[in-house]
Amino acid sequence: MTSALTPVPERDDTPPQSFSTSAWGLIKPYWVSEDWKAAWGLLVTIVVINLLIVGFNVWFNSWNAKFYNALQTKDVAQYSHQLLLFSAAVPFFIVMAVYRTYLRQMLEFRWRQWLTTRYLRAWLGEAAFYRIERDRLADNPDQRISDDLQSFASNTLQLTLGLFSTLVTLFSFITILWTIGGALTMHLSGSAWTIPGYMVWAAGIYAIGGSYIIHKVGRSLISINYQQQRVEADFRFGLIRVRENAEPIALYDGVRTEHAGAEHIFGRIRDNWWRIMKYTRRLSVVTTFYAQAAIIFPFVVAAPRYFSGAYTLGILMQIVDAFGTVSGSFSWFIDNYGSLVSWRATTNRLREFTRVIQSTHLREATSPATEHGGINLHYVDSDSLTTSDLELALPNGTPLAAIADITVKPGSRWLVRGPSGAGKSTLLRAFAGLWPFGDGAIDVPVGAHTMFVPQQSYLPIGTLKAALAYPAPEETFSDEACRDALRLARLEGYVERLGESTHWTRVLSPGEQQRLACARILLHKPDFLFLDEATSALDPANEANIYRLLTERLPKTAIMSVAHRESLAALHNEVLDIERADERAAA
Ligand SMILES: Nc1ncnc2c1ncn2[C@@H]1O[C@H](COP(=O)(O)OP(=O)(O)OP(=O)(O)O)[C@@H](O)[C@H]1O
Repeated sequence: MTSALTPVPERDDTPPQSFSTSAWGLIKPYWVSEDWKAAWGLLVTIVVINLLIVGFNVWFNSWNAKFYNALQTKDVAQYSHQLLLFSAAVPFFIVMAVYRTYLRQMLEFRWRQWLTTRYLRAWLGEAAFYRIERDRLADNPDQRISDDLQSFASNTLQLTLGLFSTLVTLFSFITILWTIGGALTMHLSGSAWTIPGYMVWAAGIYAIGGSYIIHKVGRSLISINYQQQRVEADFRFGLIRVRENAEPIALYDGVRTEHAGAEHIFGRIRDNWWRIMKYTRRLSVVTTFYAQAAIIFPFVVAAPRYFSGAYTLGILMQIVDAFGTVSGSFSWFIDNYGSLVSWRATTNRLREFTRVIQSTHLREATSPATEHGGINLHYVDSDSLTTSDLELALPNGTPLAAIADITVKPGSRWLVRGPSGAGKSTLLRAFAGLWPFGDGAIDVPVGAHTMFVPQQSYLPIGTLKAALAYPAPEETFSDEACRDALRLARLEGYVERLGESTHWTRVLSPGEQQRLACARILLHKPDFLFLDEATSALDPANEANIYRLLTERLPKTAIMSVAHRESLAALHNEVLDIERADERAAA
């Protein structure tokens, strides 16, 4: 047997493109999308507001000089004038600051919304979500779509806009500090040394030196914080699993094991938390010292010139303000260290996910017929479903089972038999176009309505009518038709509860869920019905009733049942036996 379809690739976590190329690949599409006008419009407005705020800060800096000089010279008229100016400028500043955040949040959400729509389409479209789980191509797609997209849009904007503002601020205030700070002349061993713009150098050395020490002391916290997020997530997931599996755990009396497991994971939370506390204490010593020293440091550096009479009090206050702004700007990198690290991690996760949803393998596997071999599903103008030379294989190419050529005619009833693990469910997946691994062809009548019913049907959380109508919207069927279907499936007790909304998988017994699936079939009236152990939870009388109903009510529907019970043979008129390829070879 040849399996021409490329086997599922091993998971490869090393991205093929450089980080900056693929990060740009994630950023760019939105800015050239159909939303580009709104996106660029908002971005330009935010940039303009940022520039106005920097302008305000520059004005405020020179205001400092005038205000403190007025105080020093006890000039009441000038003092009142400056107060008036300040009061007039403040509302303008408030409006700018409020709208900077408001518009950034608006842009962030638009970007996130655009990304989410795109990723949802790629993930849910053509059943890619199923292939990703089946072949374990990416972990937690839900987290990537809900959390990562949000933090990607938000962090990219905040970091870029923050860096832009910081650079403009730095440039403006370096100029001020350089000009008003002037040069410092020192006399050392008989010769004079002049340092031009010495306050700028002092601010740079102070901020860069401080940032370096903070980075050295605090960098371990980044990985410890990540570890904390992971253990917290494990703990939460463990508790959710207990909640979801409450009944089996209680029946197995597994509560002690679960309790011990939860305590164990919580122990990891506790151990990591102690490490967080230890490192935070160490970091707090340095950051508090840095912040306290920053209050006094510019006064100390400016003191020689102030006492020599080069500065007035106003100029000194202006220098102190400019010094704080320049050293603050120099610390941008260290202040945003955590955000930068988390942005990088998010971007890595997203580019890996993007690579998976764009991979050729996924597209080949999601298209009904491939050009490259594998199982070809064709839609043909016929009323019967046929297979020819069909061979099933595992995703890694290992042969699973060879299927005899069959023709499933309207109204025929096929029983698929074979030992556990032979490939019976896999055959149904191949009919559904979800299993491309193997060889041969399946011809499906074009436009035929097919329905696949597994052992445990999916019941959405919502009204009973929605669960019954799934996957169609609940308005598709009248209440009367739904009530009839429930009565026929022997679910009379639920006839009056159509509008009741609950978690139906928890309310209905497994047998009732299978009867609900039967009622669903009666409503949908498929042309081809595939039942995979769909009546396994029913007693023989109920099982016979379901088959009788299906035959009477849907006489033209072709039924193919996968089942182990011998009694079912009497309810079918054709048999397909499946044998595992390795067992056949061994025999
Ligand atoms: N996504 C997958 N990746 C790898 N192997 C898989 C995957 N899905 C199924 N298999 C393997 O394919 C084989 C056939 O599985 P299948 O579910 O078709 O068996 P089955 O005949 O329906 O068994 P049972 O009667 O026990 O339900 C099994 O060995 C199973 O482990």
